[in-house]
Amino acid sequence: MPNKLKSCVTLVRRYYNSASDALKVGILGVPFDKGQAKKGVGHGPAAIRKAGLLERLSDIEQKLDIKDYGDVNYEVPQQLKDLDIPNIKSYADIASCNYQVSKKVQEIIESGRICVTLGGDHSLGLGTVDGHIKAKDENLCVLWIDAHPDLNTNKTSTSGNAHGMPSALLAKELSDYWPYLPGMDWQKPVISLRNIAYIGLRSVDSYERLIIDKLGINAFGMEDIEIHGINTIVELALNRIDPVGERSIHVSFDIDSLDSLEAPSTGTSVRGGMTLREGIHLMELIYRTGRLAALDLVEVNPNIGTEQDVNRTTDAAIHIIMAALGHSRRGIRPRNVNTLPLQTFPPTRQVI
Ligand SMILES: NC(=[NH2+])NCCC[C@H](N)C(=O)O
Ligand SMILES: [Mn+2]
Ligand SMILES: [Mn+2]
Repeated sequence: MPNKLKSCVTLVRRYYNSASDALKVGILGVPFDKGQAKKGVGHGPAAIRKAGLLERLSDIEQKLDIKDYGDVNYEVPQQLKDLDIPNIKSYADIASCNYQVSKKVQEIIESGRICVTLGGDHSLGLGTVDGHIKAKDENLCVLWIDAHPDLNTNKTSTSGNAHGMPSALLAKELSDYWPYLPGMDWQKPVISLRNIAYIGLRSVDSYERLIIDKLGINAFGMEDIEIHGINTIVELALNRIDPVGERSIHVSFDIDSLDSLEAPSTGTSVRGGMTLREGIHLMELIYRTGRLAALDLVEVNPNIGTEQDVNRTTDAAIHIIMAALGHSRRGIRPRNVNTLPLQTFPPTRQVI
């Protein structure tokens, strides 16, 4: 069945089931900040919740059955303490936290819920994608929405920050470029870069560019969005990573994919990014596939900028999540009513 037809069938099915069958969602917070140097990104989940995420989700027309799994916590096991891997800062924390994230995400997806993970810095993408891979037997594809491809290894990174490395840790094609990583045996780099597409790129390090070009990775930068428009780019990306339209979809959304004006409170913001409109449209398209299984919303840092900046950023994050879960900008008719309400009191306006 062609992609478009499949999506229609899913939507029609969802519509007729809607009374009994709400869309099942699990919310998971990962207050993790050790994949980069700036304090505050660990408060991202609390800030997004405080901005009213659950209330605003309960308001959308797509019926949702939401379960909040709270925040992930972790301990660094004794044998990993004092362990140093060259040029990966806080390695033991990265390995230990992501192990817990992966287990939780796997559990949430296996229970039939769309897993919405609130970050935290983007190093957690290692755990969320790994959990998804395990839940779906590798039959998934990933959209990495970001100003950065996060494709550095510890040999190519100029910062040593693990939030610039998760996609390289996940990629099958790059497994030979990593040293043995103790404490990461749970993680298998099994996803092929063929099944990942990047959208929104505009800050790509030189070795990341080399990998993208050498391996022919699906990397759509701001220039491509400028030329073709976001609608075409999302369709192109999905056709590349999920040509038959049957895979489970993972969206890893770094808030810095949006322009600094839309999402100022983030650690590595780059000007010239996507508008919130483009971000919302992208997520609406993903919702319509009916195959979204996991969404990460990462890198919101409420310690950066003014109160107004923080509010704008958390609000943008909530808009993205709402669009992913079926909120429509078209407006909805009142439920079970097909006519306008009748006048039931005397008109106050005098007709002369
Ligand atoms: N998830 C992010 N915001 N990543 C930014 C990475 C920046 C830079 N490429 C680095 O490796 O350090
Ligand atoms: Mn980024
Ligand atoms: Mn990122």
